[in-house]
Amino acid sequence: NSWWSGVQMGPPDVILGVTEAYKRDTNPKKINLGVGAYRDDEGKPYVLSCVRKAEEKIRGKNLDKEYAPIGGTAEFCKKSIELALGEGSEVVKNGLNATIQGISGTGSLRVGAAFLNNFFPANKVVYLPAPSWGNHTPIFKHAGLDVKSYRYYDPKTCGLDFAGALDDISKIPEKSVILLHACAHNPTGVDPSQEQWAELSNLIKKKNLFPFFDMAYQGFATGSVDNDAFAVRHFIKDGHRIALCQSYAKNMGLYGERAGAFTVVGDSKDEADRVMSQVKILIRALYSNPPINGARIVTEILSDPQLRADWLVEVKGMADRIISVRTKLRENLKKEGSTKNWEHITNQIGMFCFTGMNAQQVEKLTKEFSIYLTKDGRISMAGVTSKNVDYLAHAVHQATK
Ligand SMILES: Cc1ncc(COP(=O)(O)O)c(CN[C@](O)(C(=O)O)[C@@H](O)C(=O)O)c1O
Repeated sequence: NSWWSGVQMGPPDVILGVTEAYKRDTNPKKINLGVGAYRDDEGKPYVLSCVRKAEEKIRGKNLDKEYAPIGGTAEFCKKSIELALGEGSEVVKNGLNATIQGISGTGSLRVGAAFLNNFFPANKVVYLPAPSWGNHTPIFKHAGLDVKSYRYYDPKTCGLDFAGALDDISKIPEKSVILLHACAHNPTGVDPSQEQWAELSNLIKKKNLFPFFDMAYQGFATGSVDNDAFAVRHFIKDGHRIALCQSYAKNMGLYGERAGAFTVVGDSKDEADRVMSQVKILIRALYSNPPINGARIVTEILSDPQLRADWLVEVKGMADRIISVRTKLRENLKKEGSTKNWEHITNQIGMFCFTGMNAQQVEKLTKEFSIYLTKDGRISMAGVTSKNVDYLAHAVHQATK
């Protein structure tokens, strides 16, 4: 028999597989609310104008195609960590950050997971919020780590189960890893308030847990890159030595360019340098060095004051459109005569709305209305436009009344 006769057919990805099903549907009224990718009010993918301008500038430089350094260019890494921690950050000034360019958010998480698996000195278990991004579990497990969870989402309120989170976190064995979504929690859209983040910081410090931040939506949640970085910056201020993953997929619309970053904050510059040396050894054996194109666009935008200003306006524009369709969806559900409480649609933040619909209701939306979303009832609000929001509200009402 053949080498691979033992290979089973694997299931389609729960998130990216939704888009495949959507593409096969011929219904002109179909709507894709699956993958967390921004669309404009015409439902079209959106390339930021600051990205196009950056590309023009780069083209004019006639740059070569040489390998980037294993950890990406120093400029890209510096601009990325400064975006996260803010200009004039003490961590950056004192050289405490070991920052590398990762292959977008996923690649940064995977490098981080590999580093933890090889070097984390204590309990190699990563505690994820319940629920978390579907890909978090395989990323950490494939890297050899164990994965557990802490209560986070309350299905009764479609909001934060803060008491449950505190209770579970206080029971996590000390010196374990806790994964935190910095902003725009995926899939729930439920974020702690700034006061709740402060309480989480105290508890995590008391329990001596290692905070591993995933910040894939900086600027995309509230529209402000500074507000969205509150949790990360507060934990740093409280003295936590964190790990941080960043992505430019959403906030710069660089999905397919695969630009992101992974940072470990060390206790000293010497520690950061030793960490950096080991992370680079891991990368060299994983993919050797990162893709240069997306990183050049990011560096251009974050280094040119005009392009940076343009970007901040555009990322706020994307966040604002999402916030406006949240309101429209709630209003249309009311107009449809729904008597359910849909407050969470506008209380939640970022790319996703956790509707509270169950698998049967999701099935009905897809089968009868050609509306595509993940089975957990998560909808990517970016797929909602002023043109399809009434059709969506009608369908949701029919499925939930
Ligand atoms: C919390 C979180 N972290 C990291 C990533 C990785 O993103 P990238 O590797 O492209 O930088 C995503 C993207 N998650 C999705 O938006 C989503 O949940 O639909 C989608 O892009 C995905 O890959 O699943 C995310 O939601």
